[in-house]
Amino acid sequence: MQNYSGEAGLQYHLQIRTGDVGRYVILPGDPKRCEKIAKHFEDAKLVADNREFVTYTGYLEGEKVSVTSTGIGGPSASIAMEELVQCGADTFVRVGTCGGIDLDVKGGDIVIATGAVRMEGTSREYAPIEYPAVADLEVANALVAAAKELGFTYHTGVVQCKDAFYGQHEPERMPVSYELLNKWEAWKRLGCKASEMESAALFIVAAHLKVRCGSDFLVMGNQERNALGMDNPIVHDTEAAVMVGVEAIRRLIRADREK
Ligand SMILES: O=P(O)(O)O[C@H]1O[C@H](CO)[C@@H](O)[C@H]1O
Ligand SMILES: O=c1cc[nH]c(=O)[nH]1
Repeated sequence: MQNYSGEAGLQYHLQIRTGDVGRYVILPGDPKRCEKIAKHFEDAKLVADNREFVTYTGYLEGEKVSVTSTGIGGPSASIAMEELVQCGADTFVRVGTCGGIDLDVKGGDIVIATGAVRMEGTSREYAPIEYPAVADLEVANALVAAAKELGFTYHTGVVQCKDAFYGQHEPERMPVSYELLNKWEAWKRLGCKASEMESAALFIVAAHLKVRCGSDFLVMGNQERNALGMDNPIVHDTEAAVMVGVEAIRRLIRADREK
C-alpha cells in the first residue's frame, strides 16, 4: 500500500511505530477515557495523540500494555485495530459504554459481549454478513472472571451494533423507521443485552487479522425499562467497566505466560 505517513513503519492515523505499544491493548471509544485507563498502568506515558486516536503505554504484571481510543463507530475502530496489529498488538479489550435492551440490564451494570449483531457498515467490507461477529473465548472468559472477582453485577450475551446512535434512540423520526423499529423488536425478542457501536467491526477485523478481541461495557441506562416506566438509573462513571477490562488483561497476561 502507498505510505501516507511519510516514514516507513509510522502508522498514518495512530502515529505509532513498532515498539510504541504492547501486545495487549484496551480500546475505549472516548479519547478522554484513555488517561483514566492509563492510571491503572505502571509507568504510563502518552505515546501519540492524533485525530480521535490517543495512545498511552505502560505496564501491567511487568508486561507492556497500551490503551488507544477508537473514536465512535466501526470505521475508526477498524483503523485503530489494523494499525495496532501492524505494530505488534494481538490481544484487545474494548471498554465502552452501552444502552441496555434486555429488561434485566440496568444502568450501572456491566455487559460482557459474547457476540455482536452486524447492523453496521464496516464489517460488511471485511466479511460476508453470514459470518458471525463473536468475541474471543479467552478474552470473554477473562472478562467474566474479572467481573466476578470484582463483585460487579454483570450480564453476558449478544450486543447490537449500529452506525446511527439516533437511529437507536429516535427510530420513529427516521425515514426508515419501519425497518429500525421492526429490527429493534427482533433484537429484543432474541434477548440482546445492549446496544453499542464498535464490537461487531472489531470482532470481524480481529477474526480476519487472527488476533483476540473481547468487550465489556458500562450500561448507561435502558430505554426499554424507561419506556415501561421501570426504575432506570442513568450512570456515566465508566470506572467499573475499566476495572473489569484491566483485571481481564492481567489475567490474560498470566494465562499466556503459563502456555
Ligand atoms: O463510550 P464508547 O466507548 O464511545 O461507546 C459508546 O458510546 C458511543 C455513543 O455515545 C459509541 O462509541 C458507543 O459504542
Ligand atoms: O444507548 C447507548 C449508550 C451508549 N452507546 C450507544 O451506542 N447507545
